[in-house]
Amino acid sequence: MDPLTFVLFGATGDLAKRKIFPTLYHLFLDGKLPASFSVIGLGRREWTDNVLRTHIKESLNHFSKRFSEECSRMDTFLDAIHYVPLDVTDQESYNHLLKQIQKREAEHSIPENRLFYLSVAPDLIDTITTNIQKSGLGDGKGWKRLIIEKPFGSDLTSAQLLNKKLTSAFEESEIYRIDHYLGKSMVQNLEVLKFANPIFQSSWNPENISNVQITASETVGVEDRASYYDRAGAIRDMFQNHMLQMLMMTAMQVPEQLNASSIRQEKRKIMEFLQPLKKEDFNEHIVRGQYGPGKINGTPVVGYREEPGIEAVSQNDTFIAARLFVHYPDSGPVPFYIRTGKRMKEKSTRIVIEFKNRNKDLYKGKIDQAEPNLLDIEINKEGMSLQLNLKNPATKQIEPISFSFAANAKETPGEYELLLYDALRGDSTFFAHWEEVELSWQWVQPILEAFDEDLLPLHFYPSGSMGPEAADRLLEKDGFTWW
Ligand SMILES: NC(=O)C1=CN([C@@H]2O[C@H](COP(=O)(O)OP(=O)(O)OC[C@H]3O[C@@H](n4cnc5c(N)ncnc54)[C@H](OP(=O)(O)O)[C@@H]3O)[C@@H](O)[C@H]2O)C=CC1
Ligand SMILES: O=C1O[C@H](COP(=O)(O)O)[C@@H](O)[C@H](O)[C@H]1O
Repeated sequence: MDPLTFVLFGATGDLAKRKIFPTLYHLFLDGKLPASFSVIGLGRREWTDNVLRTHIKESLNHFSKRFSEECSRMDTFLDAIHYVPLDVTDQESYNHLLKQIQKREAEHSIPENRLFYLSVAPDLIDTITTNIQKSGLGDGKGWKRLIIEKPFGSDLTSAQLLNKKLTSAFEESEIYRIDHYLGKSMVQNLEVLKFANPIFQSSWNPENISNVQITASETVGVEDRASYYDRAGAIRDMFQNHMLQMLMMTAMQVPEQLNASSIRQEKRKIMEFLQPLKKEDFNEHIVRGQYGPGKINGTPVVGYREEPGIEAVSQNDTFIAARLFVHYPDSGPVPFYIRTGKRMKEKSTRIVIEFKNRNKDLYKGKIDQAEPNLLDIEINKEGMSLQLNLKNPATKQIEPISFSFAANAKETPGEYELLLYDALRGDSTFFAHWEEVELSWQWVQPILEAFDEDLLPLHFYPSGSMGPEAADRLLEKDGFTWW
């Protein structure tokens, strides 16, 4: 891996504390950072190198399972980290920053490879990339890369505008848009599952799949993010990005090669195959919901409108379910049912693939009463099961049996570890390409407008349930139920 400088905007913030520093530390411990590297942390606070290093130690203590006071390598890790106070709106400060970066590069013989991680509010992104460009920070002799966090825009127009600004300072190939669901090991494994197993090569296709269901349910409510969440809703917070990314990964067809450009091309095709919704059909395809009071694991919780910072008349969606059709050009459409929401019964992210049963006539009266073949992929629990039918010799009945696999979660690197390691190596496979992002916003945009215009009813669901009953009816009309 190339030696590099990791320039972290927002080093004093929450994400840096909870995810970025623990991730860098784990990569360091695992020998996944280059032999020479320098980390420059930035924020407005008047911190020094030592204040940042103490802060990092505290954050590792809280957020890293691998933290130990005695770790002899901790000092080597911390020695590579420096702090530069900088207000991102002050163009002059970037000249000072450049000098600091160059000083470390010279001291540690690091070529001018610079990775800029923008862990700041989205409205600062444009200012920062413009200033990186103007100050010459991005004009080194090595490579430059930019990592940005979600949200990427709040609708189609704002996303396009943001992208236009970004691409005036960075090439698309230099931009790494984080969608942390693409860092989940089971999401990354979808490609291997589909294309490296002959059993699925012949069955994971429109001819043999009856429907796909993707559920991301959470037990938490709005937490302390009222001002953001009440404007975003489940549709922007989860659906436009994480849910559609999972759909693309599940639905994509075999890529020409196993590289970023081929895989992203196949993902983009899926967004193009997705049947656009017409406003008059929304009720057949979309359910928006909001949690009311209820119980989570036996504990009473308030409804969304009673949450601190939320208006008593808020129409915001804390749940969304959708019925979508992927129209593969050479075969028929495959229905996808997607739902995500807060304050639901359990924390779970699952992709369930239901296979068609072609031998119903042969097993008339027997197999149609049995469960269908299901491939159930547990994203957060890092496991999966395959449900098949077998005859019980005692009862002579056909009964479902299940083969399951569970990964050793302790051994699986976290999402940020997988993603950051890829970005350090220049592998953008599991980052969202602009075309995917734009097509996702394009698909979602009419729904955003329908929500704004109140064209869709808001269904209330009790906290602790699996969402509004209307979401069940989305599938029932096609003869299916949520698994
Ligand atoms: N926190 C999380 O779990 C997640 C966050 N994200 C995204 O990551 C990004 C960062 O989030 P988070 O860490 O929570 O935000 P915080 O508000 O905790 O941190 C913001 C950071 O930005 C810095 N900052 C703000 N204004 C300026 C300025 N004018 N000049 C220089 N630095 C500035 C702050 O430094 P200082 O205060 O020292 O000025 C601070 O380090 C956001 O885009 C968010 O949506 C995405 C997923 C999860
Ligand atoms: O991006 C987000 O994701 C989390 C859920 O992520 P998970 O990895 O715990 O499944 C969600 O709670 C949050 O609202 C959203 O912004």
